[in-house]
Amino acid sequence: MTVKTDTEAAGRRRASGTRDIKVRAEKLNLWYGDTQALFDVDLDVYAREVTALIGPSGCGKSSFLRCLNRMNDLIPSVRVEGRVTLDDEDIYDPSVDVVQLRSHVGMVFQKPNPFPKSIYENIAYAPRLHGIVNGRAALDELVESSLKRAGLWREVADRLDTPGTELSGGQQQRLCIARAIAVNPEVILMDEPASALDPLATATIEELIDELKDNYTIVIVTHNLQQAARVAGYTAFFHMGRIIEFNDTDTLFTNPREQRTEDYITGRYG
Ligand SMILES: Nc1ncnc2c1ncn2[C@@H]1O[C@H](COP(=O)(O)OP(=O)(O)OP(=O)(O)O)[C@@H](O)[C@H]1O
Repeated sequence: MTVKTDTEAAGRRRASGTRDIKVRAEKLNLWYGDTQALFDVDLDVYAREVTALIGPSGCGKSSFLRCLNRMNDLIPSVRVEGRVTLDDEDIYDPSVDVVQLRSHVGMVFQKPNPFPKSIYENIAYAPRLHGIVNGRAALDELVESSLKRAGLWREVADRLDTPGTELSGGQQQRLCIARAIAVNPEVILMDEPASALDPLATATIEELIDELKDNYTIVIVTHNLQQAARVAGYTAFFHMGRIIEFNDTDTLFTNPREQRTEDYITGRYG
């Protein structure tokens, strides 16, 4: 798929104000076999912002996130209806190259999942596969810049040949973020990226997310409401497969429109 440039996208500002919409979901419905998990979900994800998806367990946050780079295609029983656009292009159009799409919309998972290869190879593998760089010097540079952007370079510069799996959990997660960054995505999806980490490693990941938002559009699923409040400019509250409320994070947390949102953020259920 050809992904349009930011300048083109800027021409398509919507009624929501002056924000550019990077990803838009419209009337998205999803079934696992006969069981419907998402119901008419509409969401605008703004460019170069962090959008948090919150809600009680099983409400469909991860299912929704996986629709944004067609990861659900890998689950045979899944059926998706509705539209998801990236810069106004329908990512479910039959002409879309899904591998290409996933290089534009990268993903970081709950459990750090480095390849059982060296730190260097974890970063270099996909850019080499996609032909993003040619030659060892360019690849070295890309590995270094990706690790720098993920805040890991100083910790690993002298041991790029050691296995990624030997790093600490927090370092492994930053390695996975560096790996996602290396193919130059525009959007990064994060599914509870810090939930397996200790508070210090979590704080490092949150600082990193804050830095990354200057260059990337980030959608993050989190159970941690404080984390959503700390990192996200916008938050969507999901309940039973629907978006109940979407707003800027401050408003959603301090002045929710819906009783169900208030009940959730004040800990009455979830
Ligand atoms: N691979 C799958 N096959 C069948 N049903 C699934 C699958 N993945 C999720 N579901 C179901 O879809 C619904 C939404 O699940 P999902 O994981 O998207 O929710 P979630 O809000 O991310 O939950 P959690 O916060 O616990 O991770 C749940 O009822 C779940 O059981």
